[in-house]
Amino acid sequence: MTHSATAHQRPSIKNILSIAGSDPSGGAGIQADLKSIAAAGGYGMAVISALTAQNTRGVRAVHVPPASFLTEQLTAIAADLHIDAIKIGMLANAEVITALGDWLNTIRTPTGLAGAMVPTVILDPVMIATSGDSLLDPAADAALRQLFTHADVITPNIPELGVLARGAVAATWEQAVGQARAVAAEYRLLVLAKGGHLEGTSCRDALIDATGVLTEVSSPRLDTQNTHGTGCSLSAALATHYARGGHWPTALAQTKTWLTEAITRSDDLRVGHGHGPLNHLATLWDRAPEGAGEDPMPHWWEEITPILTGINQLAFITELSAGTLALEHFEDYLGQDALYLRGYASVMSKASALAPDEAARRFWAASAASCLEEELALHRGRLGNQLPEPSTATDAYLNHLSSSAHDYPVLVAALLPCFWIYQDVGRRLAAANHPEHPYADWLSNYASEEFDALTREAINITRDVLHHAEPSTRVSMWQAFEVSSLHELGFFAQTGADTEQQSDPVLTAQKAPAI
Ligand SMILES: Nc1ncnc2c1ncn2[C@@H]1O[C@H](COP(=O)(O)OP(=O)(O)OP(=O)(O)O)[C@@H](O)[C@H]1O
Ligand SMILES: Cc1ncc(COP(=O)(O)O)c(N)n1
Repeated sequence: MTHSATAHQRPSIKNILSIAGSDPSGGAGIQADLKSIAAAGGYGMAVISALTAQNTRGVRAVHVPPASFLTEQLTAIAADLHIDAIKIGMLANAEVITALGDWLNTIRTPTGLAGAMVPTVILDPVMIATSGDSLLDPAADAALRQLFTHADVITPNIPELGVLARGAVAATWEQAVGQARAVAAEYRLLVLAKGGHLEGTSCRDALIDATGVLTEVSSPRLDTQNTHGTGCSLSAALATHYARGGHWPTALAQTKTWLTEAITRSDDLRVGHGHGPLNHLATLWDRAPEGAGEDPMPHWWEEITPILTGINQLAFITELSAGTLALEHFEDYLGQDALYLRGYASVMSKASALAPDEAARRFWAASAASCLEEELALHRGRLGNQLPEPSTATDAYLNHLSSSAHDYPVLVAALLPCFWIYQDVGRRLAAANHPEHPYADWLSNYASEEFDALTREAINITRDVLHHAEPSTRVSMWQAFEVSSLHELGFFAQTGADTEQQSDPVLTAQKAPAI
């Protein structure tokens, strides 16, 4: 089956428009709506009616752009995008409400979008925030009621329902249902009565028309203060599920199950000190394959592929592999390698001193020691203690390592390529090894089980540090890793095997990966 054939068989993704206020803390308003729409499987669009300056503790200020700009946003959307459902949230004042009503008139009547399906409208009559701050001008009451003629469902909370029913705030679920019936009858729409503000061990919600309860859902009342934006999230998810399935009882049940989980999992988040937000995407994240997208190390490796290719194409490597490398070039390399390893061991000692935990301290100290003992022994055996002056390439690489030593995470990342790239190069060289190979002892050195284990540990340490690092540190770590990788290329490329030839090493990979 072709890819396009599969795509045709899937139901199309519904386009859900949220018309609401912005909550910069991300828990309510437009921000909550977009997350809820995404969690419910819809494509979210957002027209902003008002900007609030708020956090989880309360609303500090509200800025309402001119109502004509709301109309601009709405007409821009409608001129291009099909809208399957509309969720309406905070509207701030009567001008905004009137402008929205005028626009809804154009799309909800036959004179509007020719031939297009009329979008379902769910209206959350946002009046007062969880924090107690007013989000609607009290003088807008009449305009809001007028807007109900364009709505299929309204989702008032208990105090809002009381206002709409022109009665007292309901103290029991039965009173709430009674008020919802009256409002549903007056405006000829469905009312979702929500029990969040009542007392009791359960939280009931019901879709109600003039005749009574159409469908009811219930969840245990969760002991949490993370209820900022529950009303916004509920109405946006309900709009999406209804657009997808076209069946109110199912849409409400799906919404309630998700909402309850999102409230339960709100403790996973660390957002603010007041009424925290829901964890809108918790169930989605749960469904991701274990560790998916979490291990950046393969991505780091992928990003240095051009550098690795450059190394593998060097005459030094191909001739070393074939056993045709001139001894003078090999000894040039060994001399610089011996100098490098001394510096490398000393920087690993610094990493040991900086390491925040015992295991990492031991790893870097042991690596520094083995680097000095075993590898220098090999060099001394071949070089007879005759060390050359450091080359520009050796100096440059060691300077980079030393300058990375100010910060443990950056240093760890800078040290890694010498493990990882050597392991990779070593494996290739070892595969070409044979007893008569002129550099057999050298080739076998890097392709040992022990070196593999050290490399794995260096990668694990880097991953762990990266995981706990701030975003800016992650960027610095990647840069240090990439620069060290380039120095590896420069280091391998410095012998006469390459410098006496025409081609420059390929220094290409400069693109930072997403980390
Ligand atoms: N403590 C809770 N435990 C479980 N569900 C809750 C809790 N509080 C609210 N809910 C649910 O959250 C949804 C929103 O209900 P609520 O009555 O609080 O509306 P709201 O006041 O408009 O919301 P908001 O907190 O955004 O102002 C309903 O489904 C309600 O049952
Ligand atoms: C922009 C905006 N819209 C709606 C709400 C209501 O949500 P809550 O009652 O949970 O504070 C809000 N606080 N901010």
